[in-house]
Amino acid sequence: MATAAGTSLVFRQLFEKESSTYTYLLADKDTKEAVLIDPVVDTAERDAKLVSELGLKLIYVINTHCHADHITGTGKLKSLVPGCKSVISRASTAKADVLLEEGQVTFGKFSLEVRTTPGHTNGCVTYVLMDESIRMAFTGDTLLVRGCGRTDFQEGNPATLYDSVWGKIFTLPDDTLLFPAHDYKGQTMTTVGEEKRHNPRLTQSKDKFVEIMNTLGLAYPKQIDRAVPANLKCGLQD
Ligand SMILES: N[C@@H](CCC(=O)N[C@@H](CSS)C(=O)NCC(=O)O)C(=O)O
Ligand SMILES: [Fe+2]
Repeated sequence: MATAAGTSLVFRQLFEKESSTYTYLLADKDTKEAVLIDPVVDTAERDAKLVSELGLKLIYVINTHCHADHITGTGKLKSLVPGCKSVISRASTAKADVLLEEGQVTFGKFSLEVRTTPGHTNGCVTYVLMDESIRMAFTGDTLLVRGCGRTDFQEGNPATLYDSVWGKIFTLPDDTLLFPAHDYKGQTMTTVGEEKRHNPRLTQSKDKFVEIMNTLGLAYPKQIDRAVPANLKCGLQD
């Protein structure tokens, strides 16, 4: 989907293959104002080039949370595209130009509603775009396609994550398109209705969900020791 039918929304889903991260470019075709969600340092130049080729004006570089598996492209994009501002939640404890609580991030005639969705980390948020012809949400690592973010490091808490998903994401209309920060199986997107029916973790009771999450036994992300400290300051390393 390059452009949402019936609106002036420009939309691109971009992929960084080492960390299997999705970066999203959204823009208003009329005003040219654009935002990037969850850019990766390794693909920041690609993203800046696309913004330029499309004739867009990047105003915000936004993170869904302080990532543990890759270094964010926020700092690099700020130097590649002077004037754009970094954005993250205040609860992430990361530095940025704009620190969000609840509220909105506006580009052109579009707004992303900020919904706090802690559980994978304390500072995780989901960005919801409610346009007249399309509903979409960017869930970061809170909700993945048929999965969810792990809860065994940073300030992870499975019961909190369960409440965030059921209270802040599954309360959106069933046809809301959901876009995660990662996928490890080649899946690109899902919907609220699909995940309410088929997510193997979130369709369980809260107690069962907590048990599943506490026994996942995943290996720690390879880059965690350098990624988290760097991402607390826009991905800039010492
Ligand atoms: N192997 C990767 C890390 C994979 C991983 O842990 N992914 C996270 C999201 S990035 S913090 C996750 O929450 N996964 C949930 C799951 O069920 O897989 C690496 O070494 O970087
Ligand atoms: Fe994460």
